[in-house]
Amino acid sequence: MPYRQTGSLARRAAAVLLLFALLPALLLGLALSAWYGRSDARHSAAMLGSMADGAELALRGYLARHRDAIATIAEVPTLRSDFSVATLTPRLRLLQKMYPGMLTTFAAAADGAVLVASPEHDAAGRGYYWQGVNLAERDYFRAALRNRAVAVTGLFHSHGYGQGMQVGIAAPVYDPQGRLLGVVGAVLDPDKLQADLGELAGPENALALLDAQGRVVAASPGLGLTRGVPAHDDSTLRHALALPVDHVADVDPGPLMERRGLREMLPNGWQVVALGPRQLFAHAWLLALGLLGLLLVLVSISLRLLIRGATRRLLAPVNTLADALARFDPSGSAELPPGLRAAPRELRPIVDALEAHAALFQALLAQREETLAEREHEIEQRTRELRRAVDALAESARTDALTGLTNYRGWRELADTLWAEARQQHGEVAAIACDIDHFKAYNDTYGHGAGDACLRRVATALQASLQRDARVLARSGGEEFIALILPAQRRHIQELAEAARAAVAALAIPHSGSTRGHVTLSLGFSVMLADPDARLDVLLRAADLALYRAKRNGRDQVAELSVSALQKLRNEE
Ligand SMILES: Nc1nc2c(ncn2[C@@H]2O[C@H](COP(=O)(O)OP(=O)(O)OP(=O)(O)O)[C@@H](O)[C@H]2O)c(=O)[nH]1
Repeated sequence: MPYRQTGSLARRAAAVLLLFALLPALLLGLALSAWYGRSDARHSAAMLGSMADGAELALRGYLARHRDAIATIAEVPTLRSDFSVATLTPRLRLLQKMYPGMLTTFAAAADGAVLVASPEHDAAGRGYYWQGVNLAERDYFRAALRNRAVAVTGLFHSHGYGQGMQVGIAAPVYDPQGRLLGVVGAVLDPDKLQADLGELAGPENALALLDAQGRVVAASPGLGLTRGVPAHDDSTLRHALALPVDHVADVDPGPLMERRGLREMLPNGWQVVALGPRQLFAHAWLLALGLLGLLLVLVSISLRLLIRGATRRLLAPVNTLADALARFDPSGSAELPPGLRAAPRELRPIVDALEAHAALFQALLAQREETLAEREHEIEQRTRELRRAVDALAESARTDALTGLTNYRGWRELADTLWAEARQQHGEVAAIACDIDHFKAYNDTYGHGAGDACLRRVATALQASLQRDARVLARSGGEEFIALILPAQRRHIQELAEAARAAVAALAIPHSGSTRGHVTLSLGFSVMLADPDARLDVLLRAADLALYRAKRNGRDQVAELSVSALQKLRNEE
C-alpha cells in the first residue's frame, strides 16, 4: 500500500493560513467599517447642510424678489401722492405680469378695505372676488402696519384665490407727509418654492420648509405632505423638529424610514428640515460581515484545495521515501532504491542518513555473518573433535587399557555380529579360551607391576600367533583371553591353539611358582556348527570347559571339549 500522507500537514497549514487570513481580514473589516461609518457621517452632514443652505437660498431669493417688487411699488411717488384705483390698477397689473409667482396683487385702504386686486377675476373666471373685502384682520395687512415696513407673513388660508395655503407680502404706503394711505401686497404661490426644493433635494433626499408656526410651507413630494399641515402631525417631521439645530442626527427610527436629518433656523423664524437616507451602517456591517464570511468560506475552500494539492506535491518525495523504505531490505543490499537518488535537496540529509545506516547495517551484517561462519567452523571442528573423543571413548570402552586388546565388552559385540554372519552361512565357529597359569603366584612373587608387564607380553604373543585366523581376540578378564575364529576347521584350531601355547612358553618369562620355571598358558577350545539352534554362549561355555580341562590336566597344554560333550552341553542348555 503506497504512502499517501497529506492530511495532518494540510490541516495544520490550512489552519495557520486561515488564522493569518482571518485576523487581518477581520481587522481590515473593522477598520473599513469604522472609516466607512465616519466618512458616511461626514458625507451626510455635508449633504444635508448644503441642501438646507440651498433651501434657505431658494427661500431668500423667492421672497426677496417679491418683497422688493412690493417695496418698489410702495415707494413709487405717484402712488404715494395718488393712492387711487386708477393709479394702482396698472401698477398691480404690471407686477402681476412680471412676477408670475404672485397669485394676486392687491391694494387696500388704511382701514383695510380692498381698493383693487389683480387679476380682476379669479382662475375660475369669477370676477372681483376682492370687491368689498376688508383686510384689516389679515396677517399681512396687520404685519405691514405694525412693522411700518414690508412684511412677509407666514402661511395663511386664502379665500381670495383658490383654497390652498399661501404666503402674503404687504408694504404700507405713506403720503409725502407721512400719513398712512394703505397697503399694497401680493399673495404668493408656494408651488414654485416647492418645485425648487424638489430639485434641490433630488430623488432620495427630502426638504421641508416650515413657517414660524411650524406649518409646512413647501416639502419635497417624497414626504407626501400637504402645505399648511402642522409639522408635528407628521411623524418624520416631528422627530426632525426635536433635533438640535445645526446637528445631523438620525430621525425616524422605524425600520423602513431610516434617515438622517438636519434642522436649521432661518433668519425670518422659519425652519428648514433636510432629510437624507441614512446610510445603513448596521446593514453595511451585516453586509460586510456576510461578504467577509463568504470570502472566508471561499478562501477556506480554496486554501484547503490549494494546500491539499500543494502538500500532496510537497509530500510526494516523502511518500516516495516512505514507499522506498517500506520496500527497502537492508539485509539484501545497502544500495537505496534509485528513486531516492533524485530526492529533493531538503530530503537529502534523510537519504544520506539512511544510506549511512544501511551501509553500517551491511557492515554489521557482514561482520555478524563472518563471526557466524567462524562460530560454525569452530562448532564443526569441536563436533569433529567431540565425535573423535566419543569414538575414542567408545573405542576405549571396548579396549583393554593394559594390553591394547579388545576388552570383553567390545569382543562380545563383535562376536555377536560374527556369530550372526556364521549362522547365515551355516559355517563352523571356534572359540579358544586362554588363561595364564599360576598367575596369582606370579603376582605374589614378582609384584603387580611385573604381572602387568607379563600380561602385556602374553597378549602380544597371542596376538602374533592368532592374528592370521582369529577374527577377534580379547582380554576377557584378569589373566584370561578369548579368541573367536571363523570359518574354523577343528584340526587347524588345534594347531593354532598349540602354536599360541608354544608362543607364550617361548617368551620364557621366568616364573618360580611354576613347575616349568617360566610362565605358561593353558588353552581350551571348541568348534561348533552355527546352525539355527546354535548359541554363542554355548560355544563359549564349551571353550571354558575345555580350558578347565586343560588346567585340570596339568596346565601348559591345549584341551578340546569333545563333540559328544559339546552335544550334551547343547542339550543341557
Ligand atoms: N598383575 C596383575 N594381576 C592380575 C590382573 N588381573 C588378575 N590378576 C591376578 O591374577 C591372579 C589369578 O589367580 P587365580 O585365579 O587364583 O589363578 P592362578 O593363580 O593363575 O591359578 P590357575 O589359574 O589355577 O593356574 C590373581 O591373583 C589376580 O590378582 C592384572 O591385571 N594384573
